[in-house]
Amino acid sequence: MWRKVTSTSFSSLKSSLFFTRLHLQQASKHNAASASAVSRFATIAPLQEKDGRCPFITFVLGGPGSGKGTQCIKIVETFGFKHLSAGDLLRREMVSNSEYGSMILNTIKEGRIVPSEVTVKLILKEMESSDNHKFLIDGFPRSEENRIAFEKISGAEPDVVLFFDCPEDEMVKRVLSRNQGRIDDNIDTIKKRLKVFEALNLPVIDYYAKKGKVHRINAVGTVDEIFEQVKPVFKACEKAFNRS
Ligand SMILES: Nc1ncnc2c1ncn2[C@@H]1O[C@H](COP(=O)(O)OP(=O)(O)OP(=O)(O)O)[C@@H](O)[C@H]1O
Ligand SMILES: Nc1ccn([C@H]2C[C@H](O)[C@@H](COP(=O)(O)O)O2)c(=O)n1
Ligand SMILES: [Mg+2]
Repeated sequence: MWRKVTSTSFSSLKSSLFFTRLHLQQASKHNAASASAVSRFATIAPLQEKDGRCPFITFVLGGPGSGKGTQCIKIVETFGFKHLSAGDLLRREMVSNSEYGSMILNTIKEGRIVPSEVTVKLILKEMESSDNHKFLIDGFPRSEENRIAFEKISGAEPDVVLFFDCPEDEMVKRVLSRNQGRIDDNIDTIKKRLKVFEALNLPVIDYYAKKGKVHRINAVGTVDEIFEQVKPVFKACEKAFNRS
């Protein structure tokens, strides 16, 4: 159903030994929530084919400020994907008088991860209502809880996982000069987001790397130089875009 794509080598992913006891405790506490989150999704339907074509799903991962959103714009222009940024969907939900508004605001301010129940629902709603069947899901899954919830509820796995690998000092520099008025673009929240990235998101990347789905992109360089690494990943998949 969901086809595996060839991966590039993946040398710089930090090994599981990297994680401190604290990180492991955070991760295990977070995963414990996944079973109950999934059970609350009984009313959301799994993803369906569109015009006889299977959804083609790309997860776009990397630390805060690694350039995910910037590269997604270029991928959309060149390959015609629908871009769904989990962070943007949550920010939109936050300002829409939603019952989850204050919870999302506090979670983002603290650099933590919103429960999958909320995020997966927002993503699947957008996927279902889109005419497109090729999706870039940016900044998701951020945790094993996110990943498990998405796979169980949608019945789908990603075809491709892009990992923008960027040194921390570069990510901090970029986020602090982003200047888009985001409540989480300050040094205190960035430090927390970086810790959460290591503790909760690297295990997701590790999981998909073991399945051969991760394409590591060196996220240092100009936007165009980085896109030159991204292009061949999708060129190699063009046949799979329209499979039924
Ligand atoms: N290759 C690059 N070189 C220098 N600056 C960059 C590069 N790519 C993106 N930027 C800038 O860095 C900032 C962060 O980029 P972007 O918003 O794409 O990151 P992100 O991974 O989506 O971050 P977040 O997870 O916080 O949403 C932006 O101001 C963007 O213009
Ligand atoms: N799967 C996700 C994605 C995002 N969030 C929250 C927490 C993030 O720090 C914030 C901003 O996301 P970004 O725009 O940096 O991708 O949104 C989350 O809880 N779960
Ligand atoms: Mg972004």
